[in-house]
Amino acid sequence: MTQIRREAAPAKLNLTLHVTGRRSDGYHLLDSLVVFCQIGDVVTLTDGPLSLTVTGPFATGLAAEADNLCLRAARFAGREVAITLEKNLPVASGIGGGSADAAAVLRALGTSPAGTQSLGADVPVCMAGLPTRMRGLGEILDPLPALPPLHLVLVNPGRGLSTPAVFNALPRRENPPMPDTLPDFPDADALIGFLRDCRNDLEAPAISLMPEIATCLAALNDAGARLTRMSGSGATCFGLFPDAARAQAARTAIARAHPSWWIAASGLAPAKG
Ligand SMILES: C[C@@](CO)(OP(=O)(O)O)[C@H](O)COP(=O)(O)OP(=O)(O)OC[C@H]1O[C@@H](n2ccc(N)nc2=O)[C@H](O)[C@@H]1O
Ligand SMILES: Nc1ncnc2c1ncn2[C@@H]1O[C@H](COP(=O)(O)OP(=O)(O)O)[C@@H](O)[C@H]1O
Repeated sequence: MTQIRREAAPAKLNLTLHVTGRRSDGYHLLDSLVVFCQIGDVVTLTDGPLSLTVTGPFATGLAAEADNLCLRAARFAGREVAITLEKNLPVASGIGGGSADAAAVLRALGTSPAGTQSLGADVPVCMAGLPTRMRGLGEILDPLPALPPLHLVLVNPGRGLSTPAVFNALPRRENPPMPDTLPDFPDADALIGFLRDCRNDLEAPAISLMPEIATCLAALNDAGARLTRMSGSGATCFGLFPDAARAQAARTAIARAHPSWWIAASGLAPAKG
């Protein structure tokens, strides 16, 4: 078998997620600062026929079914490939697992991003894989200048959360966007100061469906995070720590107190040329 390509599928993080409206078809208008982590899934593609094998710590949460986003991505590209997905990220967790995997398959196949939002609202931004302001349903993408290094800890309480259920639980669908023009972020202090004035509008509705999310946020705060927030439609939460050593120490302390949670420390994915 000829190996075509091994491609990282970095975890996506919504540092902010403002829900600014809803269209008549039920989809929501978003304004979000999206970044990517150094951790993630990995896809490996070899010559076809089309197939999927899932390995890794979260393989059992995900059958290699026909509607798996890796297979849908290969069909979208019109390519017969055998895909191995190393599933390192929890499933249905607000960090773009399926969309990140689909984007990695498409990148490996050299597919253009045009039309890829039909696979999922998050697929175009995951194809870019760079810090981005994402608007519309996810199709309006404005790349951001390089961000300062961030020291993140990601925490998931171990249960999946349905994205449509969280959007449905939103009490108010028209909320203020981020400022028209984003400031410069010369260092982490500037970025964190800006983020404090922003929101994830899906956080409260997600907590109403899964109260453990509030426990995750409290654990990150107690471990010394400078800012905590939920990503996407949850349930994964992140904390921003002053340096890598304090992020690792927080990861260790939270893991000791909550052995059943998924916890990872990560920096931002390096900018790609
Ligand atoms: C909420 C976000 C924020 O980045 O992240 P996740 O929680 O999925 O990681 C994304 O917009 C999710 O993107 P993705 O997971 O690709 O969404 P899709 O499969 O297209 O849609 C799943 C469901 O989410 C809702 N949805 C999604 C995107 C959007 N702009 N408005 C919506 O209302 C719809 O109910 C839709 O049926
Ligand atoms: N490769 C994939 N990885 C994760 N989930 C997938 C994948 N393909 C299909 N799905 C389906 O998509 C749903 C949303 O999962 P995921 O994309 O991880 O959520 P989120 O975008 O909230 O992180 C899951 O319930 C799962 O059934």
